[in-house]
Amino acid sequence: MTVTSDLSNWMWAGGLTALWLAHAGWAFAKSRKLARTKKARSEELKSGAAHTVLVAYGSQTGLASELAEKTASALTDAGVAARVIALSELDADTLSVARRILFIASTTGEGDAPDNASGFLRRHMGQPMALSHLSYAVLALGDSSYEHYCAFGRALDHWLAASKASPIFERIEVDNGRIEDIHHWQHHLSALTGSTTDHDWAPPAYDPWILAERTLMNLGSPGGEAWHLRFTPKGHIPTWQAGDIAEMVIPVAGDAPDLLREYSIASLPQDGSLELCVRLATLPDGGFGAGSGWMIQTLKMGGEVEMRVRSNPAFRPVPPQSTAILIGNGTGIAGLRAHLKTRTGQAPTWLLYGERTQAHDALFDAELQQMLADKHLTRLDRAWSRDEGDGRYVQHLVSENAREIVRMVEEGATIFVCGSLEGMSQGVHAALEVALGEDILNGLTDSGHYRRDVY
Ligand SMILES: Cc1cc2nc3c(=O)[nH]c(=O)nc-3n(C[C@H](O)[C@H](O)[C@H](O)COP(=O)(O)O)c2cc1C
Repeated sequence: MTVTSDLSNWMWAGGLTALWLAHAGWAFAKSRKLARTKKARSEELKSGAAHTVLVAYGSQTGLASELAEKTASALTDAGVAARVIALSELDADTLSVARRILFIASTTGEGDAPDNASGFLRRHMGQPMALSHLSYAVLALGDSSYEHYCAFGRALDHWLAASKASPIFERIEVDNGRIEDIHHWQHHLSALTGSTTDHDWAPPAYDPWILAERTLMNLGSPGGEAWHLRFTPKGHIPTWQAGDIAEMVIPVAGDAPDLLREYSIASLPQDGSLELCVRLATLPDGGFGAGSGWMIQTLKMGGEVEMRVRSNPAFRPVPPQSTAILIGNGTGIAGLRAHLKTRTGQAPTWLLYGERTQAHDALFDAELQQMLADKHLTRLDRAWSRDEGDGRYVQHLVSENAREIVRMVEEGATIFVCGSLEGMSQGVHAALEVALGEDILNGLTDSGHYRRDVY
């Protein structure tokens, strides 16, 4: 090695060290500032908790947080001071002084707590606490078609009872958003406040949308058909954010009630239309899934659907100037595409995506290439599970790139995961846990740096 190259290597290393030190200093200052903000908020929460009814929610896809807001409004309207908090904010100090807490908690995964409640479960629910000063009620959200119905809400209720807290009324369970169950809760709230005002908690009206475009995206794929659908509003286009959900009314023949189906939205309001990516579900008897079959096989082009947009706070975008790692598979590209559309800065944006074959399943490939060219997407890695010579899933990409993911997380990146629960999100979670360690991944979940929209 020559002296010059030796010197330049040293200068390079010195520059890197300086850069690293500057970054470490910045990260340290940022984490101190965050810790201070968190502490101030926790103290403020604690000081008000004795006189305020806390409405604490654990929500994965937004319904529990929506009901928490409505609950707090109903209380406030009746003259009762109320405050909405996420379960991730409810700490031991606040629990030690709070007099009344209304818990609204959904269940996700396979009987799991929502991401913004998993820290609460881990930190507090391992054993009973001394909560005899606390009165509480639980609204548990779930879907009885799952094996572990309302499992987290039930566990929360049992833990509160074991902690000697007093139930104000018995736990109420909401099966798949059933309005009658929600009215039951509303009725108890009215009894609690003595209010006779009848708030209308029926879901907001559904708006009419027109099917403007329907394109098969994966002709020749060994997997099920994946369709790109574009709907235009009949009236004004509503506002929504990346990560939000479209709730569609699926008409059912005869007297049976209509079905509701939820889909991740693949576009932004500025696109002028609401876009979805839907896999045509085939049933063992050769029929099609109720929602996808109706939308893809029955609905005519130009036909009308009833939809509403539901906010999904757990899957909100981060500002375009902060780093995002987007991970997903299949039609999970929908939610990720809406996020990609927000990435208008030059901050690192990395998409790791898995599908079956490169030839037939490279969904939105032209768009992704354009985003790469525009540097709105800075890195793209894809795994093709059915391609000879590949055979990898997206979780393998996570494992292979563990070191780079750790580096980006240390610099404050947020990880977004969208797609199927079984296989993909569980596999990705396991790979992230190996890469980052369980504690760091839990910390990312708590701080909102690990956001998921899986189904
Ligand atoms: C991926 C996924 C997994 C779910 N797992 C369960 C479950 O194990 N048990 C249950 O009762 N409900 C389960 N549900 C249903 C939700 O609890 C229900 O839709 C609830 O209304 C969602 O509330 P949230 O939007 O506040 O998260 C699951 C829903 C999804 C999307």
